[in-house]
Amino acid sequence: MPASRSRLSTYRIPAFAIAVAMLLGVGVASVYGVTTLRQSNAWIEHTYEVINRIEVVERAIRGAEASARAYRLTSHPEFRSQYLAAVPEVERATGELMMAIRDNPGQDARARRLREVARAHLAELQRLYDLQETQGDAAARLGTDAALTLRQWGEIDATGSEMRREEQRLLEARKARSATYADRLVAIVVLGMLLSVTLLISLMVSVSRENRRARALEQDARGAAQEMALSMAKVDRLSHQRHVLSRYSGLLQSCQTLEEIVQLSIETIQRLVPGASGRFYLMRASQDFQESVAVFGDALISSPDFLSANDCWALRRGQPHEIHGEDGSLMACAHIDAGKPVPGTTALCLPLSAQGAQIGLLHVSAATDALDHGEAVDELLGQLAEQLGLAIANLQLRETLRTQSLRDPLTGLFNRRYLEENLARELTRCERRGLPLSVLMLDVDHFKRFNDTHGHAAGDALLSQVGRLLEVGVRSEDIPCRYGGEEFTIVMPELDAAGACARAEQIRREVERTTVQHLGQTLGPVTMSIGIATYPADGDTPAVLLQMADATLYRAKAEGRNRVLHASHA
Ligand SMILES: Nc1nc2c(ncn2[C@@H]2O[C@H](COP(=O)(O)OP(=O)(O)OP(=O)(O)O)[C@@H](O)[C@H]2O)c(=O)[nH]1
Repeated sequence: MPASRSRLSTYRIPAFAIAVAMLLGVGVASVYGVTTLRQSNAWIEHTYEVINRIEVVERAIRGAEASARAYRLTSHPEFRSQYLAAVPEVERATGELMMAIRDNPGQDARARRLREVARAHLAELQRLYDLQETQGDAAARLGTDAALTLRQWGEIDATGSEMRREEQRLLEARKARSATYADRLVAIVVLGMLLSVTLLISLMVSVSRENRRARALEQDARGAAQEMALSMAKVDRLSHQRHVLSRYSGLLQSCQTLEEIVQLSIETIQRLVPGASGRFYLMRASQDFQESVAVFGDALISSPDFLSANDCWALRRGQPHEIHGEDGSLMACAHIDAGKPVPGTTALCLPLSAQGAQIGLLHVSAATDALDHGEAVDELLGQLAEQLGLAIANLQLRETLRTQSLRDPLTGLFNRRYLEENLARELTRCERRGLPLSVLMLDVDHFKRFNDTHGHAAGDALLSQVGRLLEVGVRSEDIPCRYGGEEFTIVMPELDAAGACARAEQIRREVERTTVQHLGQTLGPVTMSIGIATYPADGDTPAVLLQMADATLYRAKAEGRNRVLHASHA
């Protein structure tokens, strides 16, 4: 394409110059032809004029002859006057004829001969006139030399005819030349016009083609620029989305709670998909259904608080499931509204999993345009769901480990470390609010004997049973712990000595009634001794309170076991 364009461009200016030159040539040729034609016509007119003048000369000679003869015959003075007037007319007509043909030597010679013959004839007429004037009419008639007159007339006729023939020949030749000039002129004008018009039309066609091509190229260039701008915008959008996701990954590492994780995920989803709404579901411990833990956005498509794996294609298949409004309801999940999504909206379910185990579901719905905003949005949401699943799994693992580090594995109660951390905090809180706090130390009586009698495993079963009993026997704000061995502690915030004693007595009685099932045998019951110390009367630090409660426990043991004693009571 560029090669043919440049070739045309190269020839266009010379072709235009040729067309203009041809038009100029046609103009010049026309002017020249018209001038030549005019000259030729002038010569033709000249020839007619010469012929006319020959006839004028002949008429003048005949006029003089006729008037002279009439005068000789009639002697009428009128004929005499006519004769006298006709004589100089012959000389004048002959002179004008000679002027007219002076450029043609042949005709000039003939005219001179005509003039001589005419003069000679006039001299003869003058001789007869003079004779008539001097000697009378009869003498003049007798003096007429008929032979001479006939000869002179013959010569005049012959010369005149010769001159007319010559002029006729010249006339024919000039007419022929004039016709040739006219034909050539027409040929030059027609040919020149045809060629130059053809060239100009070719040039116009070529220029208009060039213009069309230029317009098409311009349109292509505009299209390419638009495409470039669009792809730049897409790249910008993609890079922004990648940035949002990478920021999400970074912040996710620092999230400490599920609430933080969910909040961060909601913000990120709404940045990636403007106007998105949806829900976060987590698998319940029972593993049989998903429970909604957070909702975000103005729901385009609602989804229930609980759903089973069968309600969702994504959960069933273990991979993302996207439904466009245009897809119809065939592939729509059972947990979303019937008849949704409608055209123009899209629903996306993303399973949350970690190490191959399903831990939840992310359900997002949005306008289809927003989800198609950059072709990688659903892919980015998929990556977000992967990271979200891992983060939740990590959090759950951390929580399990933390719980394990704070709980005693045998009884399920808090351990001594947890007790020490929380007793100080609860004490400070009660101190600040001017409320009491009681600490109970509990110990199974003669546990060594039980161990020795039934075996260590049976002892473990008993401790586990006592742990469960303590767990259900206290308020939710109390902190039951295994202090070590067969010894337990319960921190009871906001409970005074009397309240603590009543609660301890309840526990003691409960233990007393408790038996243990072990290897098909019913063991027990056992008894328990309990020592109590209460803030502020028995101490104002965790260590003192624990020490006081422990000392009171030993006092209870010493006093016979299976009893409750308070440090402040004697
Ligand atoms: N089975 C079992 N036994 C434990 C555990 N921790 C401590 N023991 C035993 O508990 C017994 C505690 O005995 P002692 O401290 O002498 O007290 P006791 O036999 O309960 O007697 P009194 O407290 O005076 O009534 C020891 O035999 C320990 O081995 C445990 O986790 N499991």
